[in-house]
Amino acid sequence: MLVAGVDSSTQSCKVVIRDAATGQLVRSGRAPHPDGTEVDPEAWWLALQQAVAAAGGLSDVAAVSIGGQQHGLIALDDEGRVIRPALLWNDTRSAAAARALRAELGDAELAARTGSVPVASFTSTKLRWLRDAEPANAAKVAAVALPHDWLTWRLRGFGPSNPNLSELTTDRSDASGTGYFSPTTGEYDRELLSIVLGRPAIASSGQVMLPAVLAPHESRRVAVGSPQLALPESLIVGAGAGDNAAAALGLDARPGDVIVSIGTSGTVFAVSPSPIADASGTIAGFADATGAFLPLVATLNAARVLDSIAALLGVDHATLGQLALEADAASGPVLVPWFEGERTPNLPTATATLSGLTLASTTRPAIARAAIEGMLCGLADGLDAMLAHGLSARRVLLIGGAAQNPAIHTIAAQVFGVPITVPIEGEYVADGMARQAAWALAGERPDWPVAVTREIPADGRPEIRERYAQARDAAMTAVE
Ligand SMILES: Nc1ncnc2c1ncn2[C@@H]1O[C@H](COP(=O)(O)OP(=O)(O)O)[C@@H](O)[C@H]1O
Ligand SMILES: O=C(CO)[C@@H](O)[C@H](O)COP(=O)(O)O
Repeated sequence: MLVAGVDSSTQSCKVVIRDAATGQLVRSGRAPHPDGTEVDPEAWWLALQQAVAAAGGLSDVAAVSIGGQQHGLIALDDEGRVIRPALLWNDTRSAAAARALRAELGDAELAARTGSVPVASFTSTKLRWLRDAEPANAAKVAAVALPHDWLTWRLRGFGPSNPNLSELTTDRSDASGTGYFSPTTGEYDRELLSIVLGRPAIASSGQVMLPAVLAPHESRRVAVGSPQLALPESLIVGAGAGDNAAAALGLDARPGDVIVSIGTSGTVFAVSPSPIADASGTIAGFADATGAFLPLVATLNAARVLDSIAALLGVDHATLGQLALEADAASGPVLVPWFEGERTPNLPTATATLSGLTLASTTRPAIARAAIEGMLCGLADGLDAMLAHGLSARRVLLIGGAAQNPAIHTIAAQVFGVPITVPIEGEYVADGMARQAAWALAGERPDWPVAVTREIPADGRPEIRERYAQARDAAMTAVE
């Protein structure tokens, strides 16, 4: 029996087809997404179809689950039509709306009710932005879906031609990133949603349909099957998950494992048996995809920092890494990589700074190393926050597009100061969804092995963190 996992992430859609019993990879495919922080979800639906075709189709697959980038706002009208292009997690236009919601309710109250203090990334702040900036569109909102919810709904054959909004489904991990859901109770906070929208979201007249929250591995069978995809009639479609929770499932992560994902976003997260509600806003207290919790710190600036500096130096990723390893640790300039503003710390209008330039230190190797050190230090600050909340870090598992760069491995061991484990190159978000699909099929969590390609011992260099902290604090002062 074969199962499929999908990762509809920021830059692309990835599909893996695996053996349900062994987890062996059988086929895979991918397709690009448009760039930008505001995207027509139809582009994601098209990319999913293209990635499925590239993976050989789903006609011989028994179950599928779709994971995706978190937080994106897909607003649907009562005919199941998308009202306006989706706002993605990395769109910062709702920063003022986030500040307003925090002022109205207080950070402690928001953290207690939802596990997190909302920032521009969160769906709730995007809905509040919609209320204020596009009231005519806000008035049309009949349902709100996240990217993975909406793609699951489309895969099952729903959409403008079959607009059954009550068939929208989600899971607790992605719901916990909306800002109007409690990861501890597993219930939506509709009172909070009404405050966000500025209209009753519970009265029948103002009913806003929110996706049904399925148990992590609960499944729904295909309704009619989408005309664009040849699907077996008996296809089981799993609940899906937010991408980071899916990755944790894909890695079979357990307490003591800290996962650092270096994709478009940078994330530091761990599986916790108990919830975390951080009123400082540094840690998002999400739910995971197995019934536990997923405390997480996210940065806006991750793999694209390296893309940008590699382009500046006119080199590819491999050469960027080689250059970086030619420079000594903490020997050159310091890059605070807030190119797109920053989410953690919450500085949506910040810009990047490069300091400590001297004639001797302004070399290609030093600039390359500064890019990797700065990007990783932003994530290490997040790890510090997690440890301060009692989480343990026996090891860091590195995943995401940039995780296959050997220089990242070496410098991560110096920056994080804990052993680094590099799983074999793969799509762990999609793998987690394939694992969930197998779980839905068999009724028990599969124990597929996770292969490791490299283990690097801890090699802490505190001077890297110390120099970064000075530059970061100076940059924060300049922004605030
Ligand atoms: N060897 C590498 N070194 C550094 N960055 C890389 C490497 N390979 C891919 N990337 C970068 O990783 C990013 C894609 O990672 P991915 O995890 O697929 O992103 P997302 O899931 O956010 O769409 C791109 O910015 C790409 O340029
Ligand atoms: O906002 C978050 C987590 O809170 C991001 O992790 C998004 O979920 C996007 O993930 P990638 O596309 O970078 O994988």
